[in-house]
Amino acid sequence: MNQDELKKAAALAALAEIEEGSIVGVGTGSTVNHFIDGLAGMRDRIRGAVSSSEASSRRLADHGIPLVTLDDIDHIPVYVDGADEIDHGFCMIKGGGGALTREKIVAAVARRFVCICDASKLVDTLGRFPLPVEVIPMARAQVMRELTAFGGTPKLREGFVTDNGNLIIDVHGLAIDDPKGLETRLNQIVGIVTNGLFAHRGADVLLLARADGVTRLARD
Ligand SMILES: O=C[C@H](O)[C@H](O)[C@H](O)COP(=O)(O)O
Repeated sequence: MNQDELKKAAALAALAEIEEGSIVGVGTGSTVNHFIDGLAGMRDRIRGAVSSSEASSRRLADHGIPLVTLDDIDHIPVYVDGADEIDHGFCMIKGGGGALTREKIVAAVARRFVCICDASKLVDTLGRFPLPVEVIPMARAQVMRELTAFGGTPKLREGFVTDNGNLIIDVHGLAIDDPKGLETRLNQIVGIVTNGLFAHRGADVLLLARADGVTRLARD
């Protein structure tokens, strides 16, 4: 099985996590695209979806799945999303596709976060994947200076603008031995909208695809 087939296997396994008649939280990315395509098959058994990006909204709409906004609801039972890295405590790096802010917002109202990944995403220590941060454009230079003080090398994602009209800076070379602490400290930097550490709100369930099948792991 190639990596995309593994992503699809994890994504389709997540369909079993969806409650009949519910509103589904939907993440962003190539793994989630498989989930959306699978969700189309149970379109008549859900009330709709809350989307975390313009790209996912378009794909959901193409499948005729009704879009619901957070103005209309106060929680969702399940949020399904991929990750760029996930550790054994279910903390994640996300934002490789630049959708981290809306993903964090939708995840915050979910009772359960179901992470769908191929096995290459599971790591002992987060940080080999550059940590994305979403930044207000006018704060770019000062945020880059502050990020350097954290020991990483910040690089602007050239030519990329988020769905919110902001920039992404990818921080390379961070050894993240305290994901919750780093998430908190990065949140203190003025000009950063969101950082890609999902540690305080990590995953609750991990559906991990390997060549011999999908394993369901739940956080204690
Ligand atoms: O901004 C993008 C998201 O955080 C994605 O969930 C993450 O980048 C994983 O994407 P993929 O499923 O394409 O590997």
